[in-house]
Amino acid sequence: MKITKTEIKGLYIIEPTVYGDNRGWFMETYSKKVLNEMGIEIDFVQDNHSYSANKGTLRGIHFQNNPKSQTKLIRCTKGKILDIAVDLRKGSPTYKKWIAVELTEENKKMLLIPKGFGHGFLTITDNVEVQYKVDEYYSKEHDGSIKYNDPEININWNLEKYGIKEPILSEKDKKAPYLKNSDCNFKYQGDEK
Ligand SMILES: Cc1cn([C@H]2C[C@H](O)[C@@H](COP(=O)(O)OP(=O)(O)O[C@H]3O[C@H](C)C(=O)[C@H](O)[C@H]3O)O2)c(=O)[nH]c1=O
Repeated sequence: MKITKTEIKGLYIIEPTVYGDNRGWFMETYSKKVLNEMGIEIDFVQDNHSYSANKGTLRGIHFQNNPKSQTKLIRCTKGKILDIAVDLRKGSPTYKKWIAVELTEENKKMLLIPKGFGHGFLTITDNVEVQYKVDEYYSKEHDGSIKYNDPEININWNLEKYGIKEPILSEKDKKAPYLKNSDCNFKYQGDEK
């Protein structure tokens, strides 16, 4: 398992070791021990799995407010997505900075996103499945969202590059506020690993 730091502290790209043979392949997709060896202590409590039928589906930008904020370990097990994580912790040296990574069935890459971040993804094929572990249970009361095209965050979703005119959004995401009008309550603590 290869863990690569990104330009945002605490946000990692994880590439599992894939053992191929005449039948196909095997890989470990999560190892508490490997993360602990990196000084990353996480107790995941819930696995999520979503299916998106059409290319151009955009889920996000979502977060769960404190005290129910979630660390997420995300992978795409069918199709391809552009995965986005954005630092929403007021006072962070990387506040509003975002990372975009293509996670695909083929590259088997995963993104480890710490608490205090917004998360979203754009499907760049039809029939996409995304699976992810979280370390805090779902809490509707703490569920928050930010408009995917918030000009203050200015995420490049590469819609033109992927041939997507308009993203497919849920009714909730269509009504999402900009960050400045949202109830996001994350504050940078300065002790993040
Ligand atoms: C997240 C979640 C949702 N739900 C229920 C609530 C709704 O009735 C239904 C769909 O929820 P939602 O529209 O929020 O699903 P997504 O748009 O895929 O949201 C997720 O997408 C982005 C990319 C994320 O990172 C979050 O994990 C999550 O917000 O599932 C649950 O029962 N448990 C859960 O953990």
